[in-house]
Amino acid sequence: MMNISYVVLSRLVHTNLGLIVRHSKVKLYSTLSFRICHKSSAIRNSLHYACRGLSGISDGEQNIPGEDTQDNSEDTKTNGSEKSSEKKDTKTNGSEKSSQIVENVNEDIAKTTKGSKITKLLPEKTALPNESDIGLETTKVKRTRTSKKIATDTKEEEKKEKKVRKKKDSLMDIEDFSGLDENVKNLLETHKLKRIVGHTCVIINCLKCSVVKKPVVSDAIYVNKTTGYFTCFTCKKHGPLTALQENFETLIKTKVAKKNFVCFNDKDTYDIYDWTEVDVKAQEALGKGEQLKKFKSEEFRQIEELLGFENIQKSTLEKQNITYDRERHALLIPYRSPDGVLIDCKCLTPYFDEDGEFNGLSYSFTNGSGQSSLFGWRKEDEEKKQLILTKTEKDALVLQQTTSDYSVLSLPRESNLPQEVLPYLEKFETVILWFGDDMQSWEYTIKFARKLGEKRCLVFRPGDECTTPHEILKRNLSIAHTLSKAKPMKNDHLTSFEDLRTEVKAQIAQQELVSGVQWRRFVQFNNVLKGLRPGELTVMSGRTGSGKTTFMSEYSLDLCMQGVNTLWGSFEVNNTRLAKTMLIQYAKKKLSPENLNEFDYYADEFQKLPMHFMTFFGQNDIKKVIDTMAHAVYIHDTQHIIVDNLQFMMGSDMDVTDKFSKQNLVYAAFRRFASAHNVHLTLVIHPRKENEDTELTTASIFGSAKATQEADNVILLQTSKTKRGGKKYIQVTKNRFDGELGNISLKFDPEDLTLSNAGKKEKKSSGKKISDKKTIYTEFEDFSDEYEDEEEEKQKEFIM
Ligand SMILES: Nc1ncnc2c1ncn2[C@@H]1O[C@H](COP(=O)(O)OP(=O)(O)OP(=O)(O)O)[C@@H](O)[C@H]1O
Repeated sequence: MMNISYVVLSRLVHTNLGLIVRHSKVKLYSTLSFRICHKSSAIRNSLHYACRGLSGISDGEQNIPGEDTQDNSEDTKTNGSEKSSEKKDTKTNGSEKSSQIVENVNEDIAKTTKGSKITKLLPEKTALPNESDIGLETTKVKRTRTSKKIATDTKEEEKKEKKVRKKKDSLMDIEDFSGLDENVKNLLETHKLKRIVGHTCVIINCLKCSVVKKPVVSDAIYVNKTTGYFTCFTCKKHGPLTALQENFETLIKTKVAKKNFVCFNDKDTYDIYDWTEVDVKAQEALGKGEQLKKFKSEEFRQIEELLGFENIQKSTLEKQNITYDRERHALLIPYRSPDGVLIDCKCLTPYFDEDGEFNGLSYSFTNGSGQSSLFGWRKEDEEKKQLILTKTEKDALVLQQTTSDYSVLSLPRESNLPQEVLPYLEKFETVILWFGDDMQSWEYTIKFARKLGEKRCLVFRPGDECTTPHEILKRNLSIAHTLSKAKPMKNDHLTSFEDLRTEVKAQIAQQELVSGVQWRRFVQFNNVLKGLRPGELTVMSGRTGSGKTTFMSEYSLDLCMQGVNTLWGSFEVNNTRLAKTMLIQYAKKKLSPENLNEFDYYADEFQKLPMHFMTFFGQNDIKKVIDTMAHAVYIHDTQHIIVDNLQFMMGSDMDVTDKFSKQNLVYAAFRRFASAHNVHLTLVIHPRKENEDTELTTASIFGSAKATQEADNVILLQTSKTKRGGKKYIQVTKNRFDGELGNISLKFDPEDLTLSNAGKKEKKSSGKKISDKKTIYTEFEDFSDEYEDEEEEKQKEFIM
């Protein structure tokens, strides 16, 4: 085995994955708890099925370069004997064989011309050699030849076939690598690993455990094609690619016998997790509930009603070991690893509106926003090849109760499909995404189908009248009938109005959902921008020091608190300072050394938000930034990205003309990203240097007109001079969604750094409306200037 080069290693160390930090509790296991588990037959079985289930891949058909010598010789022997018997056959049974050859060739012609897979390992998109290359023209002529002639030509044909196979193999080698992350590619190339390319992962052998030549066995490692995140099916360890790469390197260099080598010994360096031990906290949390069998029918009916679980039988919940906490009126739902190890507990409680009416369920996880699995794994589903993925546990339970042909799982949070579970979903040939027929469900459907591999996904489109499984059950409609209406997720670039029709109808019918996620703190934005919509680009500008970051921080926090998966790229302000501002805005109170005891409470709550930060600072390459954003979208299903700010990201080491043209390229890249990934991107850009006394306009934004042309929305943080100082407000100068423009008032509170005024009594409001009908601007007395110095002092005071 060769040693990894420095270049490869440094590239791996700088993997994009490492550039994303999760603002959440990281669970690290002690060295002692890190153990290699035995290959139980259950695991072997599940792996066997996991691997066998890969579409287009079967156990016996791997012909991959880089096999070890022993394996090769075995193969050669087998091939050799097969060939000699083939020749013998040809001699003894010439005509029969000849027609068979012609048939086989014809089959190949049909396959080649249709563009379908030639070998099972050959991915569908593989560029096939042209017909003359593989001798198809010759073979067509052969049809008219006599059997004797064919027998004589067999040798030549075999030679040709061999040549073609060789060519195909080299093509396959290239194509197998297509779409793979560079670092994953390097891993495969460096170690000449045998591999199978699955829907979401590349499956390879572990260099330590591997005793057989094919990776379709119990010691396979699944490496995510996009992120490189790996899962070892033998020891159940999972973590970043860098850890796997380093582990292989150490293993190669070690003088210890392979069987005594301890994998990931320095695991504390990386975020290595395993799913081999029951999580004690989750077990305790689950234990707070009583088993459902203790509840009499009438009592259970009341629970059902309280939580909106009507028509779901007690036995269905019992099978998943769900318990009920009488005190909190909460259902306690165990979250297990795919092998049944308890790793988290979800607490579902009902919430009611002001009139005491049931208004939905709220939830929390014992392990906060740490890694989570899917709900609903069942031992009896091990051999099933069809999966239905639902949004909620309630829907998963309904389908487990009413169907038998499917494995049914649900997402931990409606908007998140954890990458840790993807290897366990490889075995499914078909995945039906049943989230509902509204616009938001469609947004999730698109996102998750991409993640799972669109070709195997069946989906419901908005307006398909599929609603949710629980609704179907309550209305006494047929679940099977609805399931039969799921259609393949198309993956081509053409569509017709017929295909778009239901979507257009749903957009008209569901105006509210199409408008996007609504603000709760900045409610005035709902009147102007209507909401935060996926796939849009917002450009935000304001003068130096006017409060852009402070505003963007609260603006994004507001949405994140409603479950919008958010990613921050702060190129000017460091992440600690930004997180501090955001935490204070979240707590809506000043946090200082005097009340440091409250820090943990707010920090714990804040940590549960789906908020991530990129670790870039200062000038950075746009490609690196875009790659990291793409990784975040894949891993965390990011919906809103904030880049603050463009000038800092691009740096200042270029002249103005260069700057303009580079900036145009950057805009275009961001625009494409927002559309391609269906995320909302907010880009903060400084204005040109202009007279401080005049208000900013769209034309004040630095760069050419491209920025505002590319943007769907343009918002400006304005400061208007008054007798008492400056008044801050947001002016919406472009809104592609419905053209509504207007101003949104802000009021800075130096105590909690908020600008939203949410939930506070206005000190004084003139209620005076600016004449323009489209303007919804209420003047507030502004104290910000008075507070500026004081606030600076306070900021210094606050030490985290
Ligand atoms: N409306 C406001 N009134 C007074 N002070 C404010 C206001 N908004 C923010 N601040 C304070 O002003 C300082 C600068 O704010 P911030 O960093 O958000 O400005 P910025 O526009 O992003 O700056 P830059 O142009 O350097 O990027 C911070 O200390 C912040 O707390």
